[in-house]
Amino acid sequence: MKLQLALDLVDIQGAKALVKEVEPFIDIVEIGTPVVINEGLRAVKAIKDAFPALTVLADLKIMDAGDYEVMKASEAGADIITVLGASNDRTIAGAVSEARKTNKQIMVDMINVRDIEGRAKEIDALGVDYICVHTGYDLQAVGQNSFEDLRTIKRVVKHAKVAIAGGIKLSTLPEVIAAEPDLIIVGGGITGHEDCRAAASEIREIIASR
Ligand SMILES: O=C(CO)[C@H](O)[C@H](O)COP(=O)(O)O
Repeated sequence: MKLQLALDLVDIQGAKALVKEVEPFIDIVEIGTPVVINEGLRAVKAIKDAFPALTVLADLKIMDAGDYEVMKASEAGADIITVLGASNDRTIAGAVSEARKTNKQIMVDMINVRDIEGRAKEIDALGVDYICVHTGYDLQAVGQNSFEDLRTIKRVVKHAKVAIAGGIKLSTLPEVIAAEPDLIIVGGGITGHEDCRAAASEIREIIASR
């Protein structure tokens, strides 16, 4: 079970400083959608250049032109790129095919997909690397989470690794771990802490002792 740190509310300098603190405890660092909107793909390049040993995920949430956008993120140094589950199968297939050329990986974000079970089966058949259930900020704000969706994809996904994101913190970690995802994505649960290093270390320890 791997741990991904999501960086959403920082600039490039802030991202570097945070990663420096928590690097020993994380497997993947995510350059979040707001960071890419603010800083462009050079944020991905800056983090990959500074931390070449870390796997870097570019959270582009691609909705169209999957092949082209994956190519650009790959050129910037991303190891994993996200595509939306709500996008067309052609977009996802194009993203996968482009990623294969340079040994990169595709994560499909199921945010706002209504039929999680049916769509996860279809997406699994497209050969993606990860399928991620995700409750975004707007639905976290009204108390929603993706724990039930995680159990659903664990049941139906046969090939891809499964991941979960959205408001995960120390108090909800045990329920998440019990469902045995391959990857847990934590943003505010680490970056919102006064002591980010301690929070990341504790989360890593709990995951390791599962
Ligand atoms: O993709 C995102 C928002 O769309 C976030 O990166 C993801 O939700 C993880 O962050 P947090 O743990 O703070 O919810």
